[in-house]
Amino acid sequence: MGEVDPAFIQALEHRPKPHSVEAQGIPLIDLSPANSPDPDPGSLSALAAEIGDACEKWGFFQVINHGVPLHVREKIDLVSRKFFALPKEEKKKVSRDEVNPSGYYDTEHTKNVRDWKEVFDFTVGEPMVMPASHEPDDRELKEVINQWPENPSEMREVCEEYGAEMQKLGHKLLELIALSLGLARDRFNGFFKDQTTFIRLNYYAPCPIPDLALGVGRHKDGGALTILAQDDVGGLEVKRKTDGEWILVKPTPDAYIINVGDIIQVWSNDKYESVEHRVKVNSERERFSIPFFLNPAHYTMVEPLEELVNKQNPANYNPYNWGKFFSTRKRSNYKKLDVENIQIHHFKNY
Ligand SMILES: O=C(O)CCC(=O)C(=O)O
Ligand SMILES: [Fe+2]
Repeated sequence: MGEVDPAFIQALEHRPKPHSVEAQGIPLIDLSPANSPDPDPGSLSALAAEIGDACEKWGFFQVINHGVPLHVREKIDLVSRKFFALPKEEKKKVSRDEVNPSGYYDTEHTKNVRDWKEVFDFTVGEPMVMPASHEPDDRELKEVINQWPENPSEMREVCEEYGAEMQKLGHKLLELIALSLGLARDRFNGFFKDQTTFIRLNYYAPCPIPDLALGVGRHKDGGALTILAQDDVGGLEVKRKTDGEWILVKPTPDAYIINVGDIIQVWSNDKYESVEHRVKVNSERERFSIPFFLNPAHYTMVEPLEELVNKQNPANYNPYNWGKFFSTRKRSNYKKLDVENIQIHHFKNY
């Protein structure tokens, strides 16, 4: 098996099972009614209800007929394969660091255990503005500029084109989620004017110890909403709400996997929950995935929406600043901190 850094080894209770349970029931939703420029209100509200049901029961669903051209996805998939095939020294020329969170990185930790993966991060709105540090009293901001490698030379153009498509799909989904919560269709739009959205190219190399390590350890996505493209290898597992069983999300050609992030959980006052997920690796095949993390402006104070709370159903959370939450999460990627990473339950008011 050779020498493997012990930092990759998961605690006994978090190790993957060799045979995952295949997803029965993660809803597959046809988005066609939302694609027309003048959608029929009846079919739109039926679609919103279907999405609301998936958000409540699973926190995860897949979409087809989403309107993202296949060639845009194929191009970014190819560019990602080309980039990660480069020698490490080449990739490290665009390394991410504590000052610039955009670029290449190969030592991410989730819950203090190292992930078996390499990543390349880029922001969608540029420059992205976020706090300069996680320190609560430090008001300084920084502008994040993307780093693009010389090779593949088309990487910037291809990634930006994909980002624009994700942006359209993300806002379509936010509108449907707003409708499903009985809110105005554009209720969430204002939060994303100066968004901190970013895209990650994930590369999971074949792993000699797939039963001891994970591509990404169990976690919840901290932002509003995630749109994930996965290839045909499979490995993403979702913790089923009904019984806590880890369920494999079966790859579906040209579908995107959508999951509710922590912010929607708070906005909806726990009606929709951000669900834990993780990534298994295998010893034979490399795997690629591309999550788009739709995040609001750094100055957003995240709290349950006033329309969704009342005397009978009071707010479950105290407001928190998204920028500081985001910076704290980013920081823990670099240091193996001995304390638990920041979580929304730290802001629960009971
Ligand atoms: O690779 C995947 O399937 C999921 C990755 C993921 O959950 C993440 O990057 O947050
Ligand atoms: Fe995730």
